Amino acid sequence: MADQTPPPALAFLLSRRSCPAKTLGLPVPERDALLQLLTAAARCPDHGKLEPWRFIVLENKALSRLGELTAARGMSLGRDEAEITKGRKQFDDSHLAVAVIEVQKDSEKIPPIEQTYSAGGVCLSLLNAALAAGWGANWLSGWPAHDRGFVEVGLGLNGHERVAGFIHIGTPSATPPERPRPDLEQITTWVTE
Ligand SMILES: Cc1cc2nc3c(=O)[nH]c(=O)nc-3n(C[C@H](O)[C@H](O)[C@H](O)COP(=O)(O)O)c2cc1C
Repeated sequence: MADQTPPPALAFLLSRRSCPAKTLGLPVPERDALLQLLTAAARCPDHGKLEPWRFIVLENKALSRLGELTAARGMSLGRDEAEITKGRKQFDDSHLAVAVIEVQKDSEKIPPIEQTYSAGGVCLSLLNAALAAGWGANWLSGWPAHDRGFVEVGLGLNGHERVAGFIHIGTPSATPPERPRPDLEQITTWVTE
């Protein structure tokens, strides 16, 4: 029988898993190491080479500021205490996060949805690059990611930009639990003719 052992890159993809953000602590990657992860993330399928994304690296003080802003925005929006606490927790707990920003570009050829897909691809590539490098990482959004007041004041986004994801990166304090994975029989159709 042929050797079924997957090559290392495929073995990684077959076993990769996120680490809950609350388990991510210090150390976090230094700038050079993070730049390499961002380089890997930006090597992403992108129809028309529009580069419809950019990165905002959030270090400690910025994360604290965003935690405070989440509380202020939550209160002005009339959100309850539990929602505010949950919304700010990702910033309060984190030591390093990258906001992946979808930047919609004008194009006659490439539909906006394809630019959105590409931004999602960048998020997964960054997550996987961090995991492959031995860090723990988690892709989060939460209500602040979708609140225009928060993203415009807190991250300086323009009208044609939105948050595709906050990728938190750090050293995991615990092995992440496995979670059920899709049943391939249920989601795969083989078309033979
Ligand atoms: C766009 C997007 C946003 C997410 N936002 C959150 C979130 O705000 N809170 C949360 O607990 N999980 C969120 N998740 C799920 C986490 O990333 C979760 O840890 C992940 O699905 C685990 O998958 P993995 O182990 O295959 O990497 C989000 C996932 C995606 C794709």
